[in-house]
Amino acid sequence: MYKKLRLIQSGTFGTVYKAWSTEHNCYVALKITPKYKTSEASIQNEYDVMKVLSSHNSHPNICSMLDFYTDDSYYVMVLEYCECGDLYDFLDIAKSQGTPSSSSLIQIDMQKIIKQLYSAISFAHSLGIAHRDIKPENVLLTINGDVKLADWGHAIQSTKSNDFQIGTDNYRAPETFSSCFDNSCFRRRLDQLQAPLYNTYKADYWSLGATIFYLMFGDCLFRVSKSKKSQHLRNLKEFEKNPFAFIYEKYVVPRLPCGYNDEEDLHMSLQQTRQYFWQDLPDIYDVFHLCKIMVDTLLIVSNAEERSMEAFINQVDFAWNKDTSIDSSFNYQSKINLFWEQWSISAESTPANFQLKNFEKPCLVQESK
Ligand SMILES: Nc1ncnc2c1ncn2[C@@H]1O[C@H](COP(=O)(O)OP(=O)(O)OP(=O)(O)O)[C@@H](O)[C@H]1O
Repeated sequence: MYKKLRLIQSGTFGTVYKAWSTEHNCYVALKITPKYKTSEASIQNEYDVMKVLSSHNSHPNICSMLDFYTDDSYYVMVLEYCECGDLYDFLDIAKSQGTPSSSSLIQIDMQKIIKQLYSAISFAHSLGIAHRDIKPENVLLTINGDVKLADWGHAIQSTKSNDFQIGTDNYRAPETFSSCFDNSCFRRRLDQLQAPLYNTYKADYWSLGATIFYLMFGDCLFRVSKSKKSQHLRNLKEFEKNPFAFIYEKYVVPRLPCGYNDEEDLHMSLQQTRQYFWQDLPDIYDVFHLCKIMVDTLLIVSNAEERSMEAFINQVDFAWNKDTSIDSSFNYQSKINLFWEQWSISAESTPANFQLKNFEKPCLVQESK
């Protein structure tokens, strides 16, 4: 019935193969999980979630389950096949091709990806399902450049959870970490008894923001190393204090190709910084603008309830659909003004090797070595 063709990837729990389905007359992906690597409850949960998501009203941006079978040793989930693999690998190729002076041949359509992910997540939430592991590795690409959200193995059919071990650290919302970052069994049980439940939908919103951030900068918002969870806490605190300064210092400045002496120079540098694979973010100010929208709507640290995917998509739509030829109030100069207003880059927020000069607007100059 299924003819295995080639190995796609070996994951933590199982192996994914490309196969040919004689029944469906198309390529499929076989996700094969050895029974000793998982529990029956966990595979049952993934199956139940996939069954709901893959019913007759299946969603174009969710990787559907076509079949499921098992034998003595393995569980096999038969999935729609996505020809171009996952976004993480895709970006890796894009990054290796691009250079600061020339864009990568591979480019991604940011607006399309954002809209399709929003649509997939909204659909799942409308069915009572939270994904809980949204990240570039779980976003699959089709040959048409569409995306499909995959790997629903950590999903839950509930809006509330007090499970602090679920998901991928680099993309997890702050409230889904236990308060002390102690992984001992005792601590975990204590956390589960004492900790307040978190909202699984709002946690998905954060992961969506962190995923888009990765697409923009080719890097994670916070890199959570297992041995340095305290650093993660410090990063979160610093980010919460001034998210724009945090992003500016850690992600924008290191990407600036050259130093700059006056405001005009800075604008030139920022323009050249255009990332290698941003297809539809015409200039660096659009990148800042998208960051601003994410910070205001998705990447809210302390009050998860304030996160709103609706507000996010509305603001993205508004920003992208502005026709600058008609709306002269949103021309290049006004975008520059908006950047300085929104980001309020101040002396404290500039990196150590930069100093702030008082031009008409704040301007950064590089210290001579
Ligand atoms: N339907 C598919 N079409 C094409 N490639 C796929 C498909 N499903 C999965 N893959 C590839 O296999 C990888 C692993 O798949 P998946 O995340 O579902 O397995 P996993 O065992 O849960 O992995 P992990 O636990 O490491 O996240 C994906 O990142 C993707 O590259």
